[in-house]
Amino acid sequence: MKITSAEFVISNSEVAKCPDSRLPEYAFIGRSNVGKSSLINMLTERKNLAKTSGRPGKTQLINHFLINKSWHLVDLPGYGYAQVSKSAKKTFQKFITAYFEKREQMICAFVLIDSRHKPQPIDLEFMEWLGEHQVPFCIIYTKADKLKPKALERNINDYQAEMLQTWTEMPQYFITSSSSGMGRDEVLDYIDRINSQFAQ
Ligand SMILES: Nc1nc2c(ncn2[C@@H]2O[C@H](COP(=O)(O)OP(=O)(O)OP(=O)(O)O)[C@@H](O)[C@H]2O)c(=O)[nH]1
Ligand SMILES: [Mg+2]
Repeated sequence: MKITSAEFVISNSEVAKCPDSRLPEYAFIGRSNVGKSSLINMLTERKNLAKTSGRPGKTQLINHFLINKSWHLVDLPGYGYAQVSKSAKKTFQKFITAYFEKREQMICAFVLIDSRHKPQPIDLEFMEWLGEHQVPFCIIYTKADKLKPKALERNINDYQAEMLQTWTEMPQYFITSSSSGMGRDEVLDYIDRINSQFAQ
């Protein structure tokens, strides 16, 4: 898919104030600093469309971007920045959960996972939460440029093995690097395919 236009629409913390449109939308979610905002810039080939930072906790609101005047990309704040203790399991920021519960036009979430790390309970718990709430999602393993191919493969296999314990059907996954552009065509083609089904 060719990106012909990408515009910031609105930021807010209230799902009710998100754009009042029926356009299909795709939300990027994952731990703070995993590279959600950078991936939005990489996909759209716009350097500063979404604000990025080396420090976790940069994105604080729900940010809508209108792409090709026909669908939305949504940048969300990260979870897991304020260390979630075991007893506080499954307590993700309130408006993130409200967004996924209420936003009907959100047709596929992309859960971003830092490919450098071994499986993290908070990522597995978040995907379980999405499953319990019937939210469709795929996985994106980010920052692939930071690892040697063997280590990357090992970490992804470890995540997949963990997920097999909960899921009978494995979600689709992609491997990306916002610095090299790896995975760009695959993610955009996937979105394009869903968009055309949505339009029928
Ligand atoms: N090497 C490399 N660095 C990346 C990649 N993606 C993001 N980064 C870096 O990781 C840091 C965090 O990136 P962001 O895109 O701001 O992460 P985020 O998930 O939006 O973070 P929050 O908004 O705080 O939740 C920045 O310093 C980016 O430059 C990547 O694919 N490769
Ligand atoms: Mg961000």
